[in-house]
Amino acid sequence: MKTLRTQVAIIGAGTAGMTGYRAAKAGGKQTLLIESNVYGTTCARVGCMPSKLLIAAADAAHMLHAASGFGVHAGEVRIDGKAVMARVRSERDRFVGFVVESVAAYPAEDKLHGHARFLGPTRLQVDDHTLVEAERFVIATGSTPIVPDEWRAAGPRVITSDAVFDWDDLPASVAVVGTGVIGLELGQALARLGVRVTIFARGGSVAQLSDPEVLEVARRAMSDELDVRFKTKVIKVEQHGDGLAVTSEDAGGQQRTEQFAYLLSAIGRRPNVHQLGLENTGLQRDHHGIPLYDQQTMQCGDSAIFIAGDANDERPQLPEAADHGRIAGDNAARYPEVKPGLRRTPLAISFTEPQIATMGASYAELCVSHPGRFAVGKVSFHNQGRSRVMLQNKGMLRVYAEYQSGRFLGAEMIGPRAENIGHLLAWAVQAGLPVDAMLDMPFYHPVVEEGVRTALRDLAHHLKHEPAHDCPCVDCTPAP
Ligand SMILES: Cc1cc2nc3c(=O)[nH]c(=O)nc-3n(C[C@H](O)[C@H](O)[C@H](O)COP(=O)(O)OP(=O)(O)OC[C@H]3O[C@@H](n4cnc5c(N)ncnc54)[C@H](O)[C@@H]3O)c2cc1C
Ligand SMILES: NC(=O)c1ccc[n+]([C@@H]2O[C@H](COP(=O)([O-])OP(=O)(O)OC[C@H]3O[C@@H](n4cnc5c(N)ncnc54)[C@H](O)[C@@H]3O)[C@@H](O)[C@H]2O)c1
Repeated sequence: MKTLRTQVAIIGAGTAGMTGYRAAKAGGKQTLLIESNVYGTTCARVGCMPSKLLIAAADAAHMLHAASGFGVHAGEVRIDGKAVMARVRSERDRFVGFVVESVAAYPAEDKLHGHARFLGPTRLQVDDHTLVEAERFVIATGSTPIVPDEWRAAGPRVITSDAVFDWDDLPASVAVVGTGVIGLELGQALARLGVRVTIFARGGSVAQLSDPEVLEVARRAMSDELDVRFKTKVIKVEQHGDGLAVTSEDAGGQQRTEQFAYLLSAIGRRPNVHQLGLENTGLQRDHHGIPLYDQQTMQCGDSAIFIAGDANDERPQLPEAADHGRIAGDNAARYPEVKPGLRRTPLAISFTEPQIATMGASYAELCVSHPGRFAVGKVSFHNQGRSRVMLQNKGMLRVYAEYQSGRFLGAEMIGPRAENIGHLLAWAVQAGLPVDAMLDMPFYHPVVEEGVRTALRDLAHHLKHEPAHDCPCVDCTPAP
């Protein structure tokens, strides 16, 4: 086995690892980037980009159906599954190609291929070929989709989102388990592309929402279009001919067995921290096995080990992976003189239709941090002018602000243009704007943002009428 010595070792060449590598190099340190799989990142290869490509095809199909609502009739709609998947894969490969080119430009001596595992706090073993001795480390190992063993036992038709982007045709049917972001984005896209889709939710959650009123509207919006079975557990998955027999049980104990070509497990992703030898580092870890770390510096305890991206499970999204990686790489180079990096206001967008966006503090978080001390304003998009014009008048926005200071704290929404409204409101939170100042901003006509103004006016009204109670929070019904 050969031994390599370096100042900084980065484990994982995804988004977090690549930004970490560049930051550590910019800090003047000799840096080694270790990757066990192919280059290209989860985001480009099997994440953000191919999923949005599939959704774009689904939107095109949906527009043809929706057009009849305007009196415009498209004739018979034909979906060519092979052509849909060919475009998804070829455009995806283009995005992956750009990432692979970036990595190819890194000096050969900065890259090592193989699975890294800590043997001690300053030592890694990579496969069975190399020992790496380093002064500082960045763990940027990403996450893996969860598939329960009892489902996996039913064979290769039980899949995760990774497999969807390798299809060369659309299947006849898919059972999707999970109403998180992945289950809803992919489930809706496949349904719009003519696949028979049933989405099973063991509870009542919808993507990242926590506000009970928005959740209720979201459940209705999803159920209006899709076969979503809330409060229905998948209790058995068995091989059946070429496909699967899926048995589910609803809240009333009613069982049902149905056949599907595939079962897509979308029940969450687990951070890749379990085959890393972390027990040999002396780091303190939480009950999920993730090292305790500082969210401003990404430093694990006071060690020379930093953790970034999906691996720390804080906000498993692409922009966060990039920010974490930059902070971790920069601080690995500076160690022991670490400094807080730029953390931004939380913003999460689900590319369902209607889109779902949450920004700033969530309703559930405010019930803990501001019990009885925050006001809520809202707007339904049902009668919102521009939304009705576009036939996209479904959804609700709820906005939150602090009594006394009037500071805008956050919002949750499902509705039209949520990806844009999400940015607008996240910027307002990060700028620390009070609601009055937001209402002084320009609003054009007729725009969906006028709905935001209605919600803010409602919020401003409630801010003036703080209830005369000290606690507990009267508006804090727990999210289901
Ligand atoms: C279907 C899907 C859709 C998504 N859509 C969006 C979206 O629209 N917007 C958004 O913001 N986010 C989205 N995400 C989330 C986003 O893709 C991830 O948050 C982000 O890619 C995580 O980056 P990362 O660098 O932490 O991990 P990764 O890119 O997964 O990189 C981790 C790397 O570490 C390597 N590795 C692991 N263990 C080891 C080891 N021991 N030794 C060496 N190498 C190792 C892995 O092979 C991998 O290459 C989506 C995710 C999925 C799955
Ligand atoms: N647009 C985006 O930004 C985007 C898109 C896709 C993924 N992502 C990221 O990927 C992460 C993972 O997505 P995800 O959808 O897999 O996870 P998730 O955590 O968002 O949702 C998992 C869902 O599965 C349910 N669930 C958990 N265990 C279950 C079980 N045993 N049986 C049935 N249901 C179960 C949960 O209640 C939840 O509804 C997200 O947190 C997100 O950050 C982001």
